[in-house]
Amino acid sequence: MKIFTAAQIREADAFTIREEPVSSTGLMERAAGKCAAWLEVQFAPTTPVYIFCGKGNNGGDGLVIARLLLQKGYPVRACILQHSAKASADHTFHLQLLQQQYPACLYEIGAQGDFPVLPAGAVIIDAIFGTGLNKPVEGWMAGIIHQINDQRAIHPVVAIDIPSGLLADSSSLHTPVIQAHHTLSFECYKLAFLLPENAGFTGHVHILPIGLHPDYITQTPTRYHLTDREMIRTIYHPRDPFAHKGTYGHALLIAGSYGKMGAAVLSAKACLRAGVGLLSCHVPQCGYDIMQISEPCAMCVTDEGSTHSAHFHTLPDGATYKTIGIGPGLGTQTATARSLERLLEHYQRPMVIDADALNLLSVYPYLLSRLPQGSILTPHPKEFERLFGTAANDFDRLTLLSQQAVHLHLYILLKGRYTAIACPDGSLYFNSTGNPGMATGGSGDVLTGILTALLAQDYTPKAAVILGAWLHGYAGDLAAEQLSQEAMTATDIITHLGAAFRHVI
Ligand SMILES: NC(=O)C1=CN([C@@H]2O[C@H](COP(=O)(O)OP(=O)(O)OC[C@H]3O[C@@H](n4cnc5c(N)ncnc54)[C@H](O)[C@@H]3O)[C@@H](O)[C@H]2O)[C@@H](O)CC1
Ligand SMILES: [K+]
Repeated sequence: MKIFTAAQIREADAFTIREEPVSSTGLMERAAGKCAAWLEVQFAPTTPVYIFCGKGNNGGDGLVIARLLLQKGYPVRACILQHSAKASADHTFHLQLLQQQYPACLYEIGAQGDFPVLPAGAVIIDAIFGTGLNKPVEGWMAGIIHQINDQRAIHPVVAIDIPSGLLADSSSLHTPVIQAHHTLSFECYKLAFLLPENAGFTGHVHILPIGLHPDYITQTPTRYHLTDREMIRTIYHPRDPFAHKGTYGHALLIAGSYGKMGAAVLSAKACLRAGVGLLSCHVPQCGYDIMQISEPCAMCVTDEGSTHSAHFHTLPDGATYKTIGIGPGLGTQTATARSLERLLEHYQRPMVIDADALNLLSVYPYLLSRLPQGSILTPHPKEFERLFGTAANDFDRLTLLSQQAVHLHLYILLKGRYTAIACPDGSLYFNSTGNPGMATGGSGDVLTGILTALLAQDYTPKAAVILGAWLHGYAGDLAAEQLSQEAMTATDIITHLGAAFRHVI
């Protein structure tokens, strides 16, 4: 699914109005109609509904919702915030309709003291500002936002299109924003919904299709995308009926150290469950028995080091190993770093770099530019910060992420609720699967195994990283469904990988 900027959404509205054709008031009626239908399912007709409307088109949506709910018998109050002398044309049109049909529902707010006393059980609809917000909200309007937020413990708050105060394409940190329980947004996600700093504002996001013109949606290029099953199905390719184990690549996993062999085992198991042809694991001597006993499907190569690997540079070449996954439980010994440096002198194929291998790169940053082009880095936010520095907010971090991916010709997967995958071509994909149950030890090691397996099977790095992140999250969702987010472990993600694949096929 494409993620459009606020300016593109305005263009999509205008394109639809022109090409469908439909009047702008008609399109507003359609959008608001979807919201009213959603509200009718959620709230009984006896529920008092307080709709706070600004003077732009977001407020216009609110006025239409008011009329539609009044027609269904809901007790509705439409509170119009007089933040500007002028109202938009569509707002004015729908205000006149409401005035003609239900004049008693209208209430004007021109100062903070005008905030109404809400009856028990009332629901608050936020239709103050939408994508037309052009600066942080200030003065008495900010006060109204704070008053609504003060009510959220007792009254459900539903935001129309975007919580008021939230900017769609740039940071709203430290500015007044509505904290909604639900956001009913039109047609597609907005970038702001996908970033952790806004987690407290949107609540549950519901995307309501309003019939924006499909030509605009398909023909307009966007930088940001949200992955969905449809996209994943175009990436996945089924196995060849004449395949043998050589067809799907021989991968090498360099992982594990004394006390951290579990990371290597989890990665190996995930790699095998994700379809690799052959897997060799390079482990220190202390890990030999552990790996051989835990995972009989993997071959094992032991390092000269007893507790840490430091001699893996001598082994791998591109002819033997289709790809390398390196990092889970590896440790950050100087000798390990030296071995990584020497490995990078001759290994040229895209690799997967995670965990301690990332930590080594942050200590020896000159190694970053020596990574094979197209390699995949999988940092969590702290690892990312150690590698590339801090950012003032999540939007700046996203810019930094993308700049580094382009500059270094790498795929950088920044883990989070919506894992962000930055590509060397400048595009950025947010992963849509996964849940907080996956915030548990070993979950990242599983991802490394999956990505390594997909690279070994000749998926391009871009396909591997998008598909791998999606499968990992979806397997996690299935595990949580069966076991709960609390009880699931990284092992359960591996167990559910098979079902995740079956969902794609
Ligand atoms: N254009 C269309 O055809 C459609 C638009 N829709 C709605 O229209 C919204 C966008 O409408 P608009 O572009 O009119 O914008 P908004 O309704 O978001 O707000 C614009 C108004 O707010 C004022 N304003 C902006 N920032 C302010 C600030 N910080 N403090 C005080 N006042 C401020 C502007 O001067 C203007 O009066 C969408 O979010 C969506 O809800 C939907 O009805 C779907 C169809
Ligand atoms: K809003």
